[in-house]
Amino acid sequence: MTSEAPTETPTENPTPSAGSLESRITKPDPAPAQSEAAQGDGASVEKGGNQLQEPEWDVDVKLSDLQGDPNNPLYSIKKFEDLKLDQRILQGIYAMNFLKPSKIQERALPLLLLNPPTNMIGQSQSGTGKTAAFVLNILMRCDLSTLQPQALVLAPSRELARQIIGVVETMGRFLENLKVIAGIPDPSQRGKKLEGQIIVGTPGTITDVIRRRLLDVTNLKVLVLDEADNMLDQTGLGDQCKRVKALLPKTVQLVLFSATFPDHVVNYARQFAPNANQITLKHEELTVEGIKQLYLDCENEQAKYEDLVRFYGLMTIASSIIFVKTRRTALEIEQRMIREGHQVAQLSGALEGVERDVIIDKFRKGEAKVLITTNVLARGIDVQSVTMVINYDIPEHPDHTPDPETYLHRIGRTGRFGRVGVAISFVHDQHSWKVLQDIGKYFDTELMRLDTSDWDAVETVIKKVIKGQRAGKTTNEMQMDGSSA
Ligand SMILES: Nc1ncnc2c1ncn2[C@@H]1O[C@H](COP(=O)(O)OP(=O)(O)OP(=O)(O)O)[C@@H](O)[C@H]1O
Repeated sequence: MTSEAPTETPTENPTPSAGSLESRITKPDPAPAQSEAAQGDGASVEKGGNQLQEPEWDVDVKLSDLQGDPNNPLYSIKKFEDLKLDQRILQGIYAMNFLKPSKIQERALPLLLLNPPTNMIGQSQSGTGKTAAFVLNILMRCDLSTLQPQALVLAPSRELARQIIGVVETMGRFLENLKVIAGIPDPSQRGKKLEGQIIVGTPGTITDVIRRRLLDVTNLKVLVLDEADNMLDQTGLGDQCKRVKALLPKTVQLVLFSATFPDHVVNYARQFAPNANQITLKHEELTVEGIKQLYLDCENEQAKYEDLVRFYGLMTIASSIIFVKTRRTALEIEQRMIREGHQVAQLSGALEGVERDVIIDKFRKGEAKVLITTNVLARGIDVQSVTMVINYDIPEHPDHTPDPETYLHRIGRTGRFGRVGVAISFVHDQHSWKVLQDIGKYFDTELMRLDTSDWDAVETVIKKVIKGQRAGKTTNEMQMDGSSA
């Protein structure tokens, strides 16, 4: 059975053709600090030589500092003990090594736990702990003396649904009789009833099991849409979510969470979850400070392949994700990098569900260091060792306009909960450069340029970026004081 994840580019359009020299020279000059970086000594670095060491990327998080800074999304005044949680759930939280709630957890939980239950639309930056916020609410609301389904969580991909199940099970490990059931495509479960207090699945399968009366919804109390903007916006998915909601008791608490709620989805979200308490971000709060954003300036589309392989020859990175536009590109890059001796894996909607599970589990365990994927994994996936995200293809809508939301979610696969991370976007022609510039403008972020004519300089710049991160400087500050080179 293939993926139901709708976030993936549906057609296998090849990436736009290579840019002409003319298109490249119309780009503005790089900023002075960047030019300096780009000059270097002209020596190229061969694969395997002069590698950065892993510790460069494994920067310890000083969570206590971040959680004590009122401007940080991880900040809270309260402790978990103040949030009126069941003692066994608190034990689960401590077993996960959570010290204090994040801002979204501190703000959302008291509202989510209100009785009578109130709907919620919750927004906070990627990697700030939204999952725990909605999972704690669910755990608090379930009656574990029965196996009747009481909470339903919908996610856009099977990988995210499986990940959420892991969080529920870990957080609820001290709760006796807790049973969490997956509602994702699985031939071995065909025709079986879904019996457990918490069901986590993808909309297609859940619609199917409700229709076949394999999921009894009569006692459902909570419906959560994770990545809600995506779930409501996608043709097909939005309809399925609406249909699922229509089949549930009218009293169900509706909980919508995401890092992004673009304007055109907000009204729809409010209709879907009427009278919801809303926790939203200002536009300027969307980006995560710990993620440094750069771009690699490639000569043309063919050179982009060479540059990617060269880049990985130069750097030793704990774990990284390469995002591409099409399944075909994912496969091509995988084969090529394997030939070059890299430990890579590739995951797209073209693969069967079980194959996908094996691949993502391998990546989580660190058995594959590089994951090449499409937008199918752009949202929600939490692998803390991911220190770098590569946008091999810049995210755009089917009409080739910039897709800033997908960009934000993709780069948010690194820099989780206060960790640092680097996001590098590859541009190879006028169009890709313009799309990236527009995304940068949208978030009011200046992206630092890396010049592929000097790989020594690329290495130097990245080392400096990491050093700057340790010193707590922003990319803009590093550019302004010239410390980028
Ligand atoms: N209070 C906490 N203290 C420490 N770590 C936490 C806390 N809450 C969550 N985390 C960890 O932070 C990471 C990110 O959490 P989560 O995946 O829920 O983020 P998110 O906000 O849902 O991100 P995204 O928008 O990308 O889906 C996870 O590894 C989680 O275990």
